[in-house]
Amino acid sequence: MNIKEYLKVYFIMGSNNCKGDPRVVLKEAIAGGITMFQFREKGEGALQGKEKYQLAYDLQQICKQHEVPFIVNDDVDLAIKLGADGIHIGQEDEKAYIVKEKAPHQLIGVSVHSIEELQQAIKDKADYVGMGPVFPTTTKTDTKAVQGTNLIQQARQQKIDFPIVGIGGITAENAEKVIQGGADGISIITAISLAMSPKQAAEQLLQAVK
Ligand SMILES: Cc1ncc(COP(=O)(O)OP(=O)(O)O)c(N)n1
Ligand SMILES: Cc1ncsc1CCOP(=O)(O)O
Ligand SMILES: [Mg+2]
Repeated sequence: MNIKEYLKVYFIMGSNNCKGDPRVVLKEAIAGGITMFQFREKGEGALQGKEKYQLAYDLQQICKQHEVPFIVNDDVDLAIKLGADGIHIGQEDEKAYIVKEKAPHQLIGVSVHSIEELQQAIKDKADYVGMGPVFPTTTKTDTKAVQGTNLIQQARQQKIDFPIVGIGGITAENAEKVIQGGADGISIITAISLAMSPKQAAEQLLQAVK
């Protein structure tokens, strides 16, 4: 499968994004059709050390069993130690070209908030970019301003045919707008992790982007 296909319904989760066992939530989300998964263990109550490693390992095994790519957020050492399929980094994290040198065979995702940052990510040999927040979100408190689909549209108007995933406040109701704006897929945390049925939520999101 090509990267744009993997980006379709890109689920992100850490232990503090769900009420129950994240392993159960991930299995349900996979049953609902998510196309890629990011382990993002940060914020209040985030696991550290051995506990963080064990959870990452368990979630990676679940992904492997179902052939869903497993991406690690921020923690380049953990991604390399686990042999993850990829690493996602932001503008405040390690530079993309350095991560690419350290992990040449892993997918590199970069968060961007302008056309300049997008062009830099492309130069740095990133494999995809995350753009957002598209809609208001309470899941991440230190985000840049909400931008709607403006930046995604701008990139496409400039004929930049690079894999883009939208992130921030995305639900089954507004997902279609993100795709219509030009994104290849959607990244979601709470619309799946806190859903009564993560399976059903993933199914609805997949339907919305098809
Ligand atoms: C797919 C995707 N897009 C954007 C982000 C945000 O990354 P970043 O800006 O580094 O913020 P944190 O997630 O690290 O808090 C992401 N994680 N995934
Ligand atoms: C990690 C991240 N980066 C930009 S917004 C966001 C949080 C997305 O979470 P949700 O899908 O619950 O709004
Ligand atoms: Mg980051």
